[in-house]
Amino acid sequence: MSSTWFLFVVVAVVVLVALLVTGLLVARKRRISLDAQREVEEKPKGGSYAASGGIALAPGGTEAPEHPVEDRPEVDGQPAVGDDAAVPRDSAQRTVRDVKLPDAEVAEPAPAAAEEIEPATGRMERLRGRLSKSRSMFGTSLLGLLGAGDLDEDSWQDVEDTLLMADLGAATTNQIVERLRDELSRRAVRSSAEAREVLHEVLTAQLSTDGHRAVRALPHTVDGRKQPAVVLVAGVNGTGKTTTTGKLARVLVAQGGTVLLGAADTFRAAAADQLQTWAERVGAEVVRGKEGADPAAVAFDAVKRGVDTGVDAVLVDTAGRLHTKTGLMDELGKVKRVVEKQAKVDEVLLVLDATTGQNGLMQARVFAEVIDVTGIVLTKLDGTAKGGIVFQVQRELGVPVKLVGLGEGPDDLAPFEPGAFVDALLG
Ligand SMILES: Nc1nc2c(ncn2[C@@H]2O[C@H](COP(=O)(O)OP(=O)(O)OP(=O)(O)O)[C@@H](O)[C@H]2O)c(=O)[nH]1
Repeated sequence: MSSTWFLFVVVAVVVLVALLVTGLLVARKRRISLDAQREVEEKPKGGSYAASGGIALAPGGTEAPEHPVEDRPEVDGQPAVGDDAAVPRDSAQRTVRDVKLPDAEVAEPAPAAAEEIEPATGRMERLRGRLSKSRSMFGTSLLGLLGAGDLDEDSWQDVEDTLLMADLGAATTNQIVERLRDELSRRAVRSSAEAREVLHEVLTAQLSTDGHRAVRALPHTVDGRKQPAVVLVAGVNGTGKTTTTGKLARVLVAQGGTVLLGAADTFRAAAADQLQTWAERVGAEVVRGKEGADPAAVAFDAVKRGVDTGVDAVLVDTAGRLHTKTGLMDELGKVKRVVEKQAKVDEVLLVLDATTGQNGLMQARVFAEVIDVTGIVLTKLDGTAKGGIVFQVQRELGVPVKLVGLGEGPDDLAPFEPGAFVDALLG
């Protein structure tokens, strides 16, 4: 009798293990759902950047929250649009009606996608550890200070200096130090594990925002007709606009979407070639202009073509305008106005290079005054020890950081998740 029971228990255990293994394998292979617009705030494991979800996408056609300049902190005494500019900001501007629209070229649609695109879920795993430079600068020293027990004024000064050196900015630093002081004494924190928990909580709360982090890159319906989501990608030269446009196209194609790329960077001929290469890799069509063509015209034609062919999203790569040249910045505003004769712009992604620190922040201010930025992409976070710039950029612009670039590889673009990010910084 007992041997029958033993046999029964063994068989039950074997069946259970087989079910668990099958379940795990199926879960690993599962693709991301396009419908899910989740704000994933899971507690990641292992101290690495463990963004657990895919890149959240939302349909276009929805309004972005407003964040007027006067509501933003830290702008007093800082450069603004028109400073150091060749053309005064109140000079007469051309109207949309003056725009002449030369022909744009439609590149032959690429054949089938030439290469396999990694599913977003799998690639998140690959990006673990790319924030190690920021981690050593930020997490290691902060935890060393806070975990040491009762802090005297000199130690608090060191905490402040560490935050400032990691590019969090004065206002954010003061707020964080104040909250840390309150929480550590209120909870009578004694151990370094407790100190880590408090620090994690305070930093994550500081990064929270009312704005949605989903990228509005899914189609919607206007008057019963399918309308592609229109995404403008803007930023200063070399920040990674073209690369980000290409990476985002891969995410959308990997999730079953159809994409058209607009090469409105007619300033630099190589940029259109670069974009075309990205398009060929995912089998997407490109609309590009003749060299020196009006960027607004190319953007207009790209969106028109996207509407006519019924793609899910049109991603427009714009020229990297120097933010001190008011005339050139006006042109970016014009691109948006001209595009909107065709379809509403759903997302304006401002690409900022995290390695440029305060300079990147100044660029962000100017762009935000010229064009309604709806999301930030912070690139090259893998190449800097100053990941704290995320805090400042978001606080100042009141616009969520939606994506982060963590490498030069085609799939090194990750969704920004505050909890996972802070966890990676703290190690
Ligand atoms: N390490 C790292 N490099 C990146 C990242 N994103 C882009 N880059 C690199 O940055 C360089 C500039 O990228 P581009 O995409 O050409 O920049 P751009 O803003 O389009 O530049 P312009 O066309 O001149 O306006 C390239 O060498 C990219 O590989 C990132 O997240 N990490």
